Amino acid sequence: MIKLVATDLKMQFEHRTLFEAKHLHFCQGDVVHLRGDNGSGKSTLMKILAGIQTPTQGKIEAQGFQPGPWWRSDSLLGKALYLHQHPYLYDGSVEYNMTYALPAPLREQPDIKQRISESILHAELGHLLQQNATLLSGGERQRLAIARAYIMQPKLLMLDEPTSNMDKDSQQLVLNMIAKLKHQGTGLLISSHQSCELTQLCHQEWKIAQQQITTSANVTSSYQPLSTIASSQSEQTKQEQQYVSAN
Ligand SMILES: Nc1ncnc2c1ncn2[C@@H]1O[C@H](COP(=O)(O)OP(=O)(O)OP(=O)(O)O)[C@@H](O)[C@H]1O
Repeated sequence: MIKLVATDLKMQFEHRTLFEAKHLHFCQGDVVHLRGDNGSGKSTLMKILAGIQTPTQGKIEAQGFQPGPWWRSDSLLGKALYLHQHPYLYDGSVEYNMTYALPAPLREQPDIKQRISESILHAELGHLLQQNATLLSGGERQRLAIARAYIMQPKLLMLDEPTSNMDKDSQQLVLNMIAKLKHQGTGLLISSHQSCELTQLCHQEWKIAQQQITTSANVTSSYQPLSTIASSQSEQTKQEQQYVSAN
C-alpha cells in the first residue's frame, strides 16, 4: 500500500508551536479534508508531507513507493505532489507549462498524449494554449495547475485551497477534475477552512485546532459522482519535476 506515515510530528516557528500529531497516515485511495482556521498550519503540514519543509520534530516515512535513485538523499521529495495555493507558472505558453515537467519521449506515449488532451478538455484551456501563462487570471492559473497534476496522475496529491477565489464555473471544472482523480485512485488531501462542495468528496477529516491535529475516518462523502462529468517558485515546479523523475 502506497502511503505516507508521520509519527510524533511537531512544528514550531521559534517558540510558537503550530501543531503536533502522534500519528498520521495518508494512503493512496484516501480522500481527506484538511480543516483548520486561517493560520492554523494547513499549508505548512502539506509542505512537510511533500518533503519541502522540515518539521521541528518527528518522522515521515514514504511506504510502498518504488525506490528512488541513489543520488536522491531525501526519500520524501517527489512522493506526494503539493499543489500550491498560488501556483508558480513559467514565462511561457500555457501548453509549455502543462508539459514542461514531462521528458520529451514521455510526451509521445499514447496514454500520456491522451491524458494531456483530456486535461485540456476538462480544464477548458483549449483556447488559451498559446497564451503566455503569466497573463492568466487567478482561476485560470489554478485550472492549469490542476491540469498539470491531472496529466501526471500522482498516487498522492495535496491541494491547498484549490478553489479559493474562483468563480462558480471554474470551481465546477476543478471539482470535476479532482473527482476524476479520486475515481482513478489518487489519494487526495484537500485543505479548506470550511466545508464546501469540494470537501464533500472527502470521507476523512483531519482537523488542526488548539495546536493538535486530530483525525476522523469515515466522514460520509455526500458527493454524487461522475454522471455529470463531461467527458509558487518554485516549490511546486521543482516538486513536479521530481515527481516525474521519481515515478
Ligand atoms: N517560515 C515561517 N516562519 C515563521 N512563521 C511561519 C513560517 N511559515 C509559516 N509561518 C506561520 O505559520 C502559521 C501557519 O501558516 P500556514 O500558511 O501553514 O497556515 P494555513 O492554515 O495554511 O493558513 P491559511 O488558511 O490562511 O492559508 C502562520 O501564522 C504563518 O505566519
